[in-house]
Amino acid sequence: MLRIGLTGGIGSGKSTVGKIWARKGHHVIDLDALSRAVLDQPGEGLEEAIARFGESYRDPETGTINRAALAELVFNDPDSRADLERIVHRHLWAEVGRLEASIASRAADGTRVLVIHDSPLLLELEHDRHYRAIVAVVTPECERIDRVVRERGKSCEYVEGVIRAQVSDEERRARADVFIDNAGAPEHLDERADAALAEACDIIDDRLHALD
Ligand SMILES: CC(C)(COP(=O)(O)OP(=O)(O)OC[C@H]1O[C@@H](n2cnc3c(N)ncnc32)[C@H](O)[C@@H]1O)[C@@H](O)C(=O)NCCC(=O)NCCS
Ligand SMILES: Nc1ncnc2c1ncn2[C@@H]1O[C@H](COP(=O)(O)OP(=O)(O)OP(=O)(O)O)[C@@H](O)[C@H]1O
Repeated sequence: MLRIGLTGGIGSGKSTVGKIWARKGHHVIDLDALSRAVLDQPGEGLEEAIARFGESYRDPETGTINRAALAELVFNDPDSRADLERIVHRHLWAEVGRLEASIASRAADGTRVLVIHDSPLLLELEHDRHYRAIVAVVTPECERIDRVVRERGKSCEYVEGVIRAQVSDEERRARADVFIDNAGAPEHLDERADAALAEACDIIDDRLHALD
């Protein structure tokens, strides 16, 4: 199985790129979506989070996590964030393993299976070495803030808190292999996403040949 990592900061447009690739038939695993599922449905992960942070973080209507309250805490307190990541990521990676096994079992013998992880924290978690190539979506911070405030109804402070918990675009540029510049309107994003994926596949081929 060959893994490509797709990363980028909050509001950069990485899930939009992931969806473009998925629509074209590529296997894309959305780690943000899987993380949300851990706390948005009854189960072990939810109960572990409530045990760590307290019943006051349970939404009385849904019985699941109060995301806004937990966001307020963890994006202002690195120790709480590290604890939450420890809880959520254990369940998340177990699910990623199940999905990859299912993809591998459906592939024809001897074919090369390409799996893309849409992984917001790939660089923060220092997972670089698990990927044959890394694609980063980069968009100026002010545009990212504007998108999330406008389209998700979040406050500027919320977005800035998340940005502080993530690596800078400068670091993304230093550590990723391929870049998709998503500033401005999303014109021709499909074509640019295709070109970036082709470039990542070429890099993988070169790296595999170098091992021969
Ligand atoms: C704190 C939580 C409850 C806040 O939920 P909320 O609905 O407000 O945000 P959502 O999950 O949609 O994420 C918003 C943005 O924050 C980013 N983000 C989420 N968790 C983190 C984190 N631990 N560090 C840095 N950025 C993060 C996401 O990639 C996204 O860009 C939630 O983000 C969470 O459970 N985070 C821990 C799990 C995690 O690490 N997820 C990232 C995917 S691996
Ligand atoms: N070039 C663009 N111009 C304007 N809006 C865009 C552009 N690209 C994506 N968007 C919109 O910006 C928002 C954020 O995009 P998306 O969800 O793909 O980002 P993300 O990097 O996955 O963010 P997060 O990590 O916060 O989930 C979405 O509402 C999306 O439709």
